Amino acid sequence: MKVGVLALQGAVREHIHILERSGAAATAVKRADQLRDLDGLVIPGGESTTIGKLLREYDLAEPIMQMHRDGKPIFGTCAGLILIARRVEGLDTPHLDLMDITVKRNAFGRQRESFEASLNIAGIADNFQAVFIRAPYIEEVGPGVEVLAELDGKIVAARQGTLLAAAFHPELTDDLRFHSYFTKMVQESLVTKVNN
Ligand SMILES: NC(=O)CC[C@H](N)C(=O)O
Repeated sequence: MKVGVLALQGAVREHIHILERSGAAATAVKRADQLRDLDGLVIPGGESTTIGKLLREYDLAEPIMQMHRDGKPIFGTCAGLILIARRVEGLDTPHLDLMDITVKRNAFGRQRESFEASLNIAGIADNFQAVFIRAPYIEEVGPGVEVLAELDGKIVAARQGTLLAAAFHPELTDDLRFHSYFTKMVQESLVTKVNN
């Protein structure tokens, strides 16, 4: 199982380490031709405006959308969640237009720029120590989206089929459970492919 981490900007190395500890072969990817060999992709946190601009500059948006159409799981964390969203508040055109969610950026306000909270995440953990850094949250989800976690009534993790999103940074803790959930999604997509 080979999982790529989009390495244009942001928390790349941390994702690679934790993916490897979760049983995947992980590699940093920067070019469209590297996407072809992958079974899944992580889009890390960082600055969504910068990553979005580089995505367009390097012609990566369409190949990533193709990965999704090919049934390969994609996991966006923090800025990555903003990048995969179909709707972002204040933005006319979404970046990758994949997941049926509406996202609000920097949504926890100035007092809470960065903080930790213990989350109950459906199917993953009931005590996940989550690190939030200038985090977005999900304001609205479409009918095919399963809400996995909320904090103060705000949606902070969700799944839609092969798409997974977290408003926080699971790569910054020592807890493998969120990444293991994703590598299991990748494993399941491979099994589905073999059976079809
Ligand atoms: N830690 C993060 O990824 C922050 C996301 C950032 N606030 C953005 O809008 O892109």
